[in-house]
Amino acid sequence: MNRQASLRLLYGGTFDPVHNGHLAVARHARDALGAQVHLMPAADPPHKGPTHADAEQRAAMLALAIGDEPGLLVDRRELLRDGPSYTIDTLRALRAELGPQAPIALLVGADSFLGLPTWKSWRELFGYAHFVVAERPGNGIDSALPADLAQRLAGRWAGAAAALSDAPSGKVLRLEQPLRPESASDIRRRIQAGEPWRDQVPFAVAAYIVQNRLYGAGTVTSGPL
Ligand SMILES: Nc1ncnc2c1ncn2[C@@H]1O[C@H](COP(=O)(O)OP(=O)(O)OP(=O)(O)O)[C@@H](O)[C@H]1O
Ligand SMILES: O=C(O)c1ccc[n+]([C@@H]2O[C@H](COP(=O)([O-])O)[C@@H](O)[C@H]2O)c1
Repeated sequence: MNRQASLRLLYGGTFDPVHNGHLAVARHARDALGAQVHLMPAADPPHKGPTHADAEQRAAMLALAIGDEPGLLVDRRELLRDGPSYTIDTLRALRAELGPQAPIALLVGADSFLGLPTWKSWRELFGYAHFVVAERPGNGIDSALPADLAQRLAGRWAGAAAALSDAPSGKVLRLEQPLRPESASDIRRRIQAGEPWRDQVPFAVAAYIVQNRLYGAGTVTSGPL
């Protein structure tokens, strides 16, 4: 049996909008772990204010970004419930669905991971899923680990991707992919400022942003369409 194929790998985010950095990380994780990546837009991201595009628009951009690319999927489960999209609630529901033995992993960028102690019931998350942490410019995992997180991580580092399929949860794998500079907030700022931005998102996503006049696109300052 190919045990790695059974790993459920979730990549949650606000995706406001999805950008080429997200896709590069998702592809790298897919290839490194031999698992499908379920990109999961947060309906109401707990640590962000109101989103700029609504949840359906962010999910639509994700679907356009992925197209029919093998190994990448959109998971709409957080759009189906009200209230803040707490990860612990998502994982509890997924664990109930998949059973106690199924390996589950969360893919997060290093900035998200360093903020883990601010997440709801964060210590419990390790009982529900593994973490796969993607390096991100300016967010050194080693240098910036908060003390309570460092303590929680003792004995959890996985040396290889295969370790994630040997247990249902609790390991942390560092994904060493080429660093990607894109950020959604910078893309929104660029659109507002009339600076170049289209090469940072897939073509179909750029077209959707312009057609729907998201983030101020199509206004005088956002540059020619
Ligand atoms: N360039 C990147 N490299 C590595 N991880 C990233 C990158 N961009 C986003 N991520 C990770 O993807 C997840 C979802 O990110 P999100 O949708 O919030 O976009 P973002 O670009 O981080 O947005 P913002 O600019 O508002 O912080 C987070 O875990 C984040 O750390
Ligand atoms: O559960 C929480 O308390 C929590 C706090 C912050 C972020 N998250 C999740 O982390 C993922 C990335 O979040 P963000 O804000 O960087 O887009 C997304 O799936 C969020 O729902 C979850």
